[in-house]
Amino acid sequence: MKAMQGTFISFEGPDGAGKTSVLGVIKTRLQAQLGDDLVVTREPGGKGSKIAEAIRDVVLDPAYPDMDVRTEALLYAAARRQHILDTIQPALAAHKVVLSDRYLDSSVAYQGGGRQLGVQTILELNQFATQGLVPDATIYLDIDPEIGLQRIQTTRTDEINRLDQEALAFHQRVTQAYRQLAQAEPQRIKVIDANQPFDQVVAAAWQAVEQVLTEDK
Ligand SMILES: Nc1ncnc2c1ncn2[C@@H]1O[C@H](COP(=O)(O)OP(=O)(O)OP(=O)(O)O)[C@@H](O)[C@H]1O
Ligand SMILES: Cc1cn([C@H]2C[C@H](O)[C@@H](COP(=O)(O)O)O2)c(=O)[nH]c1=O
Repeated sequence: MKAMQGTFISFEGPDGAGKTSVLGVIKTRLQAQLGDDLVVTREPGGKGSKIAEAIRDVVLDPAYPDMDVRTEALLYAAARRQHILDTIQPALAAHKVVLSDRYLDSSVAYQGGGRQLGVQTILELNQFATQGLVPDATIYLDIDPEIGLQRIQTTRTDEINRLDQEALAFHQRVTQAYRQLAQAEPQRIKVIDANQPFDQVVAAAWQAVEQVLTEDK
């Protein structure tokens, strides 16, 4: 099922790819055009979703290094369920544009690939949570995991979360899973080389978003 009324675009990529920074620029530009018809949100958690944000606090907390990988997958799916109900569906029903910093593909890449639970298992688990809600388009910022992790360690000022602390091999599996997804769904997933300088990444992402919004009208 595609988003029925509004337009739903997710931003995906490994840690440190630049999603949040790029989305910040795109939000400012789009807000000038769309005003209240633009909703920018994120996962895990979600704008205006207290329950999803509370799950975020638990699932990302470095105080829980022993969290079981299936517990982790269930928590991400549970947060997503609540995020859809509280934030995404109401906005789409009101014909708004929803931009989400991460969505379902993150679970496929991190829990399916990184945690090695398997893509099919994660898709089935999330079918229950999403009831088939798939973004109209996904902007995937592709980066070598070594570079993404280096960016986080050297330049980021906010805290390092539980998954950021995983070994390089975990992040390599995440990137591999993202790349496989992008190959399997070229229509939905627009790949952008996030190894480029920031302004070039923004320009490519902006072009992709504009194209999706124009096609949709
Ligand atoms: N193209 C770029 N070149 C160099 N540095 C960048 C680039 N894009 C982002 N950065 C820097 O890399 C760091 C991580 O960026 P950002 O937080 O936007 O990534 P992210 O994909 O949202 O990461 P995460 O998923 O881990 O939250 C920031 O310090 C940001 O300024
Ligand atoms: C939605 C989602 C996220 N993750 C991981 C990916 C990141 O390491 C963190 C979120 O941190 P961010 O700084 O807000 O990007 O959670 C995941 O493993 N599975 C998911 O479904």
